Amino acid sequence: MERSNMNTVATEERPALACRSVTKAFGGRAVLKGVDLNLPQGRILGLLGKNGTGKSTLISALAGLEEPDSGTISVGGHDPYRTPSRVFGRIVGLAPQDLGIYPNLTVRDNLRGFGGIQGLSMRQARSRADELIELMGLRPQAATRARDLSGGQKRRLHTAIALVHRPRVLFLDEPTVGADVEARTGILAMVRTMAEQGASIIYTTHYLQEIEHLDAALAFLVDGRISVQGPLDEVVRLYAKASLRVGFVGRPPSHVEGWRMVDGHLEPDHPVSNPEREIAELFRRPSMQDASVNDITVIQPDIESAYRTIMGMDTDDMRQSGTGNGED
Ligand SMILES: Nc1ncnc2c1ncn2[C@@H]1O[C@H](COP(=O)(O)OP(=O)(O)OP(=O)(O)O)[C@@H](O)[C@H]1O
Repeated sequence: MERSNMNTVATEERPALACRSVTKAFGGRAVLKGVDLNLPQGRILGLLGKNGTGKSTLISALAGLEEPDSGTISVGGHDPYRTPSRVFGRIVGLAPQDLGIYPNLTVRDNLRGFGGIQGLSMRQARSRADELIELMGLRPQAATRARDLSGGQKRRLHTAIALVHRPRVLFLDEPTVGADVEARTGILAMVRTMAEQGASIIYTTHYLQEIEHLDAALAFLVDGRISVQGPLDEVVRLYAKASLRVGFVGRPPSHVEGWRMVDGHLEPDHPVSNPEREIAELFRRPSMQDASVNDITVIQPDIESAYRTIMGMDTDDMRQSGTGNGED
């Protein structure tokens, strides 16, 4: 797949979700400027973008909550704004960023209650609640009131509620924010299971490692449009760059042409295709003769590097935003 046609995921399947030329402005400020997106059935799509680029706005538009100003949306073959909400609500599941749980009900009763709201019989709701409690690792908390759960446990319950009715299309907006390692592992396992069972999932996150874990396809929202969409390995192949960091004992060399100092480390100021050759050439420089090297790090061409390229960020921007290392 070449860069020119990266904007569509190649698939022969009928997409579970498709939108074309979706626009949305708030108070005259355009947030979505013509979004095109395809989500094949049974696939996970990681929707990535900087803070405030409109990922949640797009999810709200796709999930039928906030009608776009223009454009077309089809979810499970339905237009969200021309389909009775009772029908559309059965097709989609949504876990927005803000928690939506009943604080006075137990974990089990939250799940049973939402199951009932979504049209499950009492028996189905009981059995589905038990299944999700197991899947999310919430068995010890099954009889705990939601308000007494930890933040990560609340997040797990909130996510489980979105899938109680086994929706065909699932929107998960930063489901692992505030989740500890155990909660995060539970949520990711559950997302994979849902996809294996045929659900199509749009998943937003600022933790890029999660996208690798989910083996999700990627869509990058940049300046109101999807700038790149494609499978993870293709995105990495086309956009990721290797790099190097060289640390010193004592004073680093004052100037090395083609390299720059970042946080006391020397980094190439250009894309690196062959790290070993770059290092060999660096050590031949006269300015390196008096320097004492402490460590050399080869930065692999990975999703973080691809993100940096697509977002037009350099290493310094990346450190400031915290994106990519899961620390934001
Ligand atoms: N109802 C609204 N009224 C006015 N402005 C809004 C509304 N909803 C969103 N916005 C604005 O639209 C822009 C995009 O917000 P959105 O929450 O969609 O971004 P995001 O990509 O999900 O951000 P983050 O990664 O921080 O969650 C922001 O500038 C936000 O302030």
